[in-house]
Amino acid sequence: MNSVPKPSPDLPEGLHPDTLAVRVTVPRSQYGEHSEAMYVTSCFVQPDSETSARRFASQEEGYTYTRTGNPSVTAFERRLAALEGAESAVATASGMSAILLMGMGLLKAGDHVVCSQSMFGSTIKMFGTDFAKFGVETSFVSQTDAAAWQAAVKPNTRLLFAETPTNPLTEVCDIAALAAIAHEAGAVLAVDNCFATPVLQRPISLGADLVIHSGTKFLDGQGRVMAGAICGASKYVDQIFAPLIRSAGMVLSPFNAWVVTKGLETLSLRVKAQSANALQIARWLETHPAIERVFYPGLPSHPQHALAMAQQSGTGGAVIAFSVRGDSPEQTRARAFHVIDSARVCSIATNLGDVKTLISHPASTSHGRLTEEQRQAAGVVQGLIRLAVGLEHVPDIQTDLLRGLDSCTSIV
Ligand SMILES: N[C@@H](CCOC(=O)CCC(=O)O)C(=O)O
Repeated sequence: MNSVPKPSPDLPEGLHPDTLAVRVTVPRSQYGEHSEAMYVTSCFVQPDSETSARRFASQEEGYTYTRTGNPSVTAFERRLAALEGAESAVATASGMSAILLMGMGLLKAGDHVVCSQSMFGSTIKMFGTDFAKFGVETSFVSQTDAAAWQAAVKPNTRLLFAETPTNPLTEVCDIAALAAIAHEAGAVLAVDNCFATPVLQRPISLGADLVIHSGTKFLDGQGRVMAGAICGASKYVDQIFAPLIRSAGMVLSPFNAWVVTKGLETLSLRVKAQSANALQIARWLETHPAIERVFYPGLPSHPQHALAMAQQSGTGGAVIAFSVRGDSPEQTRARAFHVIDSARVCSIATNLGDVKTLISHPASTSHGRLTEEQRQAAGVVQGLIRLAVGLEHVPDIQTDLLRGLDSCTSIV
């Protein structure tokens, strides 16, 4: 952010991301605390009025007011930027507020956006409805068809936006191919890296300009706080988004920033372990007769398996979607509800990236606000279940799922 110091860490160049995840921070206070301090304060006492005036005018480094910057928030921004290989990051109150900030900063009436038709429901709604109110037009295309992205580009296209893998179907797009399309059109490519995290995938290294995060998911990892961020080049983050959030105000609270900063320290361990659990569970789900289809990039049956393996460090991530068999939307919905409601270990909760396994029904939760037509386009059918795999012992999760799977076909 423009009014806060950019602390230069005493760290050598060339450190591994696992080292950056625990070592990138802000300078210690005068007390020399080892763990990051939590600066729970709304404003900062100034040494004198002249200094205060210079700091408020961004002519001098120094914290003034938490909406314009806070050391706990800076620690999170610096650490996440390091992990994403970005020049800079700006933290926001949630993932959705990161997307809102990006749209406010990049788009104006008359601009055009291309994005996938199969993403988180509120993201589809924001592009299709909320930004449309301000005169921004969005074309929704097939996530996996680069030619469709190319064909949708217009002279006024300013932004290509993709989740990869998508929520909940785990569809994968080719980040490098979309970056080439965006840059040829003079547009920006933003990638929501929520499902993969920088542990598995670094979109900027593949040509993306911006990376969007919901820190509420894997970055926190223990279901405690809401958080979000935009990572990218300083010309976007420091020159556009940081001054804008100073006015717009959807900043991350210092407490939430501190929690998610500490979450980043275990991100690599958690994501790798949860992904390994997910692969085992996905393979096993494919063998169950009540299941119609399993969507998981780590399975050879996934249509973009090869791309996912190349783009996501050889792993499928920790989120699986699967659909139950049935003859009608009503029947498959009832069967999906039965599987979900039979769980006694998995939590019926709409979130992901938690160390506790979460089970949800996307059509009525994360994608519940979409129109039926939008839901169909997103592939979110009534029989679909999302499993965000945690750190439990895998056989316990399998037993939990079997409670409902073995009996769901008796629902007619
Ligand atoms: N992206 C998350 C967030 C889930 O939150 C919701 O679905 C809230 C409902 C809404 O935004 O309208 C996930 O997919 O779990």
